[in-house]
Amino acid sequence: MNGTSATASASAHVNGRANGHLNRKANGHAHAHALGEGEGEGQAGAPARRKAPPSPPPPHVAAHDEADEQSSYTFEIVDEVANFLLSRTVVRPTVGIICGTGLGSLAEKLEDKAIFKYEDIPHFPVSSVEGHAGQLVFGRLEGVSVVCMQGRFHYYEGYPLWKCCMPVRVMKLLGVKYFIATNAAGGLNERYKVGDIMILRDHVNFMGFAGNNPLRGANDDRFGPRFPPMSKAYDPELIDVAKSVVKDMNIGDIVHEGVYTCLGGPCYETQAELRLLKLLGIDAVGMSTVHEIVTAVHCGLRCFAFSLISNECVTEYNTEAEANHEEVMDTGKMRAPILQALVAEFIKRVDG
Ligand SMILES: O=P(O)(O)O[C@H]1O[C@H](CO)[C@@H](O)[C@H]1O
Ligand SMILES: Nc1nc2[nH]cnc2c(=O)[nH]1
Repeated sequence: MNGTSATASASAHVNGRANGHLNRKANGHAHAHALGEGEGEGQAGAPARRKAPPSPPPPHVAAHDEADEQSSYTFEIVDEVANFLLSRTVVRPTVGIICGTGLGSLAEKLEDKAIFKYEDIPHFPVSSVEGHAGQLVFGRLEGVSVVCMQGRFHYYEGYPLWKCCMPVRVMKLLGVKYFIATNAAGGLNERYKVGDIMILRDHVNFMGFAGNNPLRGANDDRFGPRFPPMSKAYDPELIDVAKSVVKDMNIGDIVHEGVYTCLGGPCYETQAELRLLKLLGIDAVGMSTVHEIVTAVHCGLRCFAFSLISNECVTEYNTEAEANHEEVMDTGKMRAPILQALVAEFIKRVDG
């Protein structure tokens, strides 16, 4: 599956045009205006309300830099991050993986590892969620050069979506061609059991319906087009490869293909919300992945994703069962061996 036209067009986007449309100055103005101090207060005739002093952001949010002042990371900043990493490892990854909650062990099988803690990488956000170690691991798996995010960034942690997805663009500039997103998700489809795996056939971008999209803001053509299509977001060829691995591993009874959605979190859903999602054809629900895929498709990465069904979505009222993060993490540990084998074989067939 090497050297397809999709890959060629991706590199044209990133390497082709040096003069993108990114207007940093305009961005900065828009931001300053939107956050204008005291705006709308103290109008004629109305008593001026005193603003409470802003409370300091939590440390993982405060530890940011000039990128906070912009509506997104510029190409130059992302390039700086990629160059920082490339100058410190000999691994040149062609596959990028984001490990979901409890799925960090996917990185453990890498050989010749180079590990970077997020806090040591310039401009990088940091992980604040249990089950997300917060490090970038480079190495080789089945002879393929890979970079793994052991821990992702979520909207509910306080990060805007463009910040959650910045590492995907870093992967692109590192030379990654295949992007694999993994997540833990609640199983809404009644056929799914805890511990099953769902290959993402498609997603519903509910946050995007409301305009909350990682691509919102000025578009830089060096990453990708202003209006990227999403009709083949989950690469059909990669899905077929995964299905052939599933068949050969003889695990077809626990693997499904379905539709994922991401809600903003951090609440798990009410019964009424889950019933609504079910009516809409959603098979699994989580708090990640969709915006990462949007970003990856935009910059021409070929995408594959799977959910580990970590808990059953409870749509009935007369039960004690409730979603909880412990169960989500435990399911990840329980399924680690199968997922490691699946990912290793998948990578070998895709790029080995
Ligand atoms: O999507 P990942 O990061 O795998 O984790 C899922 O599990 C956590 C909730 O238990 C949320 O972060 C949700 O998004
Ligand atoms: N939104 C949501 N995210 C999850 N992540 C793991 N399980 C769940 C769930 O049931 N709902």
